Amino acid sequence: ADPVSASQASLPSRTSTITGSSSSSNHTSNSSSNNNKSFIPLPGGRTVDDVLQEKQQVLRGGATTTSMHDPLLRTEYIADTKLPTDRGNFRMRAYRVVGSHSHAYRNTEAMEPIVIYAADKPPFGTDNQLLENVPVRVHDQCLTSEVFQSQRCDCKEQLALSMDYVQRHGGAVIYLQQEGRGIGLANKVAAYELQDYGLDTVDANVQLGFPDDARQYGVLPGILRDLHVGSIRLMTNNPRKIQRLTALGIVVVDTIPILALPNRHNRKYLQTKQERMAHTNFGHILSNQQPGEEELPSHAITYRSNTNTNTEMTPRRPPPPSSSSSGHHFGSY
Ligand SMILES: Nc1nc2c(ncn2[C@@H]2O[C@H](COP(=O)(O)OP(=O)(O)OP(=O)(O)O)[C@@H](O)[C@H]2O)c(=O)[nH]1
Repeated sequence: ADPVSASQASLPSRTSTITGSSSSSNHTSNSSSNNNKSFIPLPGGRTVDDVLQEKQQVLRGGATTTSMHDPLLRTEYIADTKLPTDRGNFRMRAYRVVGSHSHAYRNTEAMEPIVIYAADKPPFGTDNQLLENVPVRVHDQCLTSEVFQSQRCDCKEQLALSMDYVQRHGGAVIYLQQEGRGIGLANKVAAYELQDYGLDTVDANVQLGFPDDARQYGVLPGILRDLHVGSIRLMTNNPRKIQRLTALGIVVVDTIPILALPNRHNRKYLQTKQERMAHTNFGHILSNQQPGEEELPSHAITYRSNTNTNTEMTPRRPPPPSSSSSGHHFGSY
């Protein structure tokens, strides 16, 4: 079963009059019940509905689909360059969705996926031999955390953990600019504002007229094909991500749990991921225990240890430029 559907099915039937999404949205907040005026007491005698009314004028865009299958998007290779970072020497490889400049996409930046990989461990197979079991983190943009160092979520920590893992063991971080689980930055800030009033991250999205998770992964098959990667070990705790990638034909042979320590600002957020979005592996960290060997697989990436070498991947040198990925230049540092 699609875990998204499962979590949405259990959502309260409150609805907002807001439709920040397009009319074709099939999000699940379709009840006409509107008697939640006293749902959360807000400062100044306002209600959540009052806040939502204010937002109605300004919310725009964001992906809206909750359909089971993401449309496949064809990407073209654009460039590959060195990326020295505080976390080691990487390379950064840019793609663009073919034709995206002429489409009426609401979020054009989401049309430019990025792959980063350790400069000395390029995760490339060949035409004749695909690279299998490649550790891959599919990471979605979180500007608030990754740029402004917000503590409201665990995004920057997961990005750092996955970069360290890739630096050490090879593989790739595929970075998709679908901010706010695909609803866009300003809408995420609106969702945060509702969370300031007590809603959780799921209800905030839904009250604004968005799905709890609108992310799509249709660019990934083409990118993995370009890398000549045949199968992946996905760094995630999120069953929805596994389901969506698998539905796209991506072979996920294994998952690698990836866990950051909670802080006092993101504990509820992590609990919501666990309880309402079916994210796994959070049990021990939310109960303030150290993760024991018995609780997590030995290859888990945690705040405690990022030194596991449990990977079957055998990095190869990148293939010569092909028609779909011309112009590689692999300089050394
Ligand atoms: N709408 C919304 N998006 C959020 C919120 N907090 C973080 N995000 C976005 O959530 C995305 C990260 O998704 P998560 O659900 O935290 O984690 P995940 O990547 O699905 O799961 P893992 O692979 O296990 O890390 C990023 O795009 C963030 O911008 C929030 O409160 N509301």
